[in-house]
Amino acid sequence: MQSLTPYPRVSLKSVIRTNSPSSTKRVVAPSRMVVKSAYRFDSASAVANAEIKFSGEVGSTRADWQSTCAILASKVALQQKDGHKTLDLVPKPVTISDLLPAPIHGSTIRVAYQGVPGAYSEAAAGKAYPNCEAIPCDQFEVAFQAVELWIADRAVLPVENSLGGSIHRNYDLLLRHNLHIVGEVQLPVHHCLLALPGVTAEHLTRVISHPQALSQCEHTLTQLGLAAAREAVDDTAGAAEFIATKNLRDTAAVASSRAAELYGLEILADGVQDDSSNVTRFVVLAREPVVPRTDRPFKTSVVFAAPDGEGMSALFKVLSSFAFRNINLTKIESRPHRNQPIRVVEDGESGTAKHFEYLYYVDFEASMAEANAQNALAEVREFTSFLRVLGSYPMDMTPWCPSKRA
Ligand SMILES: O=C(O)C(=O)C[C@]1(C(=O)O)C=C[C@@H](O)C=C1
Repeated sequence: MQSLTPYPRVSLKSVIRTNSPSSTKRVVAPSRMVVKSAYRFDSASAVANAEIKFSGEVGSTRADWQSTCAILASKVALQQKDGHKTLDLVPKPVTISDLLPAPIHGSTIRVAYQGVPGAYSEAAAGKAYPNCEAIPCDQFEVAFQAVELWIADRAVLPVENSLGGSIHRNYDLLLRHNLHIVGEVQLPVHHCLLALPGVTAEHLTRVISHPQALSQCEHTLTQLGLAAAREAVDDTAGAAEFIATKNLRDTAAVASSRAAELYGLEILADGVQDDSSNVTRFVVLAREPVVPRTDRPFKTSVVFAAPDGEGMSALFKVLSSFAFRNINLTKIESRPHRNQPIRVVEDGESGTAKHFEYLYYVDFEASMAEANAQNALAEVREFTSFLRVLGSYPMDMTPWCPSKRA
C-alpha cells in the first residue's frame, strides 16, 4: 500500500538532536501534526541531552510537540529498562472518574486516531468525545503507542464495517498491546468521490482511498463507468490531501465531504458507498478499564485460544456456555494464532496433516458486573488454553440513521 501522507516524517532521533535544553513543555499536538512510529532510540542519552522539564505550560509549536513526544517516550523506555516505576507508570486504582465518559484532569481529552484531519476515524473520535483534541497518527500501531506513552488519553480505532467486514490489523494489535476497550462508536459512513475543481469523470485515470473505503464503494464506482484504476492508500482524507498538494487532475479520492472542504476539492459524486446503511464500528481504548455497570447496556469483548488439537470442539463448548445462559453474541472473529499458526499431525499411512490454529475474538451483550457473564467466563476458562477480557464497556445506543454527508 502506498503511503501518500505529505506530513514531515518525524523520527524521534532527529527530534532529540534539534531539541533546545531548558525549555518548559506540555503535551500539545498542533492540529495538523501527525504522530509517526519511531520510538526506538537511545533513551538514556536522549534524556541526558534533552533536559526538558514538564510544568503544564502550553507549548504551541510543532517543535514543542515533537520534543514532548520524544521526552515522554524516552522516560517510559528508561523507566521500564531500569525496572523503576514512577507515579505515572504505576497502574492507578480505579476511581469515580473511570465511570465518567472523559477523565476529569482539567484539560481537554486527547484522542489518537489513524489518518489525517477529515478521516472518518477523526469523526468517530469527535462522536465519542465531542470536545476532544484529536491527535492524527500515521498508523494504527502508533495510535496504540500514543496512549501507552501518555501522549493521548484514548485511541479510537475501526474494527469492523458493515460492507467491508473486519479490520484485522486492529484485532491483532488489541492482543499485542495492553490497552482496554472502554467504549464503542458506530459511525454511519457516507463516502463522496472528490477531485480538484474543474476535473470531470472523463479526466480520471485512478481513484485512490483507504482499501476499506474502496471496497465499500466497489459496485458504485463500477456503475459510474469510470475508466480508472483503484489504488489503496493509508486513509481517505490523506488521499484527498495528496490530490490537492500534488495538484493531480487525473485522480479522484473516495473520502468524506469534510475532507473536500479541508483540502479544497469538489464533490463529483455524493453517497458512493454501495449501501446507505454503511456503518463502521470503532473501539475506544484506554490505559485503564472502566468499571462495569448493570444500569445500562454493556458489551464485553474477549479473546481466547483452544487447547492443542481441540480447535472447533472447544469453540463449540465456549459458544454453548453463552447460549445456555441466553447471552447474545454480537461478533465472532477468528485470526491465525501467531505463536503457533499450524499444528502438524503425523499419520504413518496417509502423510502429514497441517491444521491451522486460531485465536477467537468474541463480543457478547452483557456486563462483567453481571453474575451470568462471570459464570459464563468461568466456564469458558475451563475449555480454553488462553483467555483475556479485552474490555467490558457501554454499548453505543445512539438512534439509527442511515449515512449522510459528514
Ligand atoms: O481512512 C479513514 O478515513 C478511516 O478513518 C479508516 C476507515 C477504516 O479503516 O475502515 C474508517 C472508516 C471507513 O470505514 C473507512 C476507512
